[in-house]
Amino acid sequence: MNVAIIGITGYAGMVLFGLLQKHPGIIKINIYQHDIKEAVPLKTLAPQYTYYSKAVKPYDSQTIIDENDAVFFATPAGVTSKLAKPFIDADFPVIDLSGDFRLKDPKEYEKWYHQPTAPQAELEQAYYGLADLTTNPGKNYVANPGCYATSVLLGLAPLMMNDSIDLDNIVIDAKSGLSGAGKKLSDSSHFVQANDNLQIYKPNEHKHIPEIMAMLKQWNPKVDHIQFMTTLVPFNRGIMSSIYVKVKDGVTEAMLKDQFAKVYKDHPFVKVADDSLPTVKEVVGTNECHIGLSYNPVTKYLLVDSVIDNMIKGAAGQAIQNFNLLFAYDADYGLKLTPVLP
Ligand SMILES: NC(=O)C1=CN([C@@H]2O[C@H](COP(=O)(O)OP(=O)(O)OC[C@H]3O[C@@H](n4cnc5c(N)ncnc54)[C@H](OP(=O)(O)O)[C@@H]3O)[C@@H](O)[C@H]2O)C=CC1
Ligand SMILES: CC(=O)N[C@@H](CCC(=O)OP(=O)(O)O)C(=O)O
Repeated sequence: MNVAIIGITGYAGMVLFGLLQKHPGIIKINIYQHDIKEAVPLKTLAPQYTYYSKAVKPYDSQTIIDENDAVFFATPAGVTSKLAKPFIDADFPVIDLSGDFRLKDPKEYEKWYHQPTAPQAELEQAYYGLADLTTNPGKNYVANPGCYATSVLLGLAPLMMNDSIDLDNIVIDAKSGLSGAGKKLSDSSHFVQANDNLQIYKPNEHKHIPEIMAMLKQWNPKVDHIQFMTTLVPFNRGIMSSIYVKVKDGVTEAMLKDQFAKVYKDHPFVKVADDSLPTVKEVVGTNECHIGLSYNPVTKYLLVDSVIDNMIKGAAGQAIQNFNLLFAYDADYGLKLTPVLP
């Protein structure tokens, strides 16, 4: 199978490229770039590819369709909303790592992303691919979930499905390493500002809130809101979502543990710790989500500690998981990974 990557110079694109090279089902990876007029060696686009002789071709949708079986867009929000149409018209498989097709309602997209949406008819062709817990209804356009959203949704799913918490009291304190912000420099990601520091950003207005809400509502339609905060932490990769929920009367710690165990029984990429809380380091470099639980019998609050590698489980790895699902490859093709330790 031949696959295309758009966005190879970006953080998610380069991780995707690395993982796809080890995917047993892939014969050729073709790379296309949006602002070149003729083919150039990959090494001319970014210094990390100095020793690669591979060629990169100019972006052209018809060429991509002709030369490949699927395309991965590792591009910023606002790109696929403009470029998706020819692929959707041709029912050509797309794995879109951006947020452009995650929300079904165009008004919601414009509210949270502050830019024009893709047309509604195109949005309807897309499927929100939370790869561990959802089943593709047969759509060829996969909207890969956001990184924070992935860690939060996997942490909350068993509780929502079992209606075991007070839905008015879901408080999420999510923390991410800097690679989550992509390669573009900003005031908050500047070394001097980010290093030795903690920065809360986008309080109550993070764009992952609506995609989290949409999925939570599918599991439990009674849920109406979450309290969601994001903090920038000075390490490269990793997300820890500390989720605080008030447990309903009559629900015991043993019942909670059992709910998590049952939901993730057949999901090898999601691991629930028996009696410890996971750290970010143990998942960095892998496609895994590790979850730990800590119940306080005095307050009846449960802490769900959910950690992922934002670049793999939160982006490129989950994109490959979705690709494997779409083409019926083994779940771990391209994803047999071990953490980067120490
Ligand atoms: N980083 C992360 O942890 C996660 C990222 N994502 C999503 O994945 C996508 C990529 O993220 P990330 O790699 O961090 O972003 P980067 O900013 O690091 O990279 C973006 C890439 O998109 C390319 N690009 C920019 N504009 C265009 C355009 N108009 N047409 C085609 N390509 C374009 C850039 O190429 P060039 O510089 O050559 O223009 C670059 O290769 C984003 O939508 C992001 O939100 C999702 C989950 C987690
Ligand atoms: C640390 C950091 O800045 N993280 C990014 C989220 C990365 C991600 O998942 O992005 P998309 O939803 O755009 O795909 C942010 O908060 O916007």
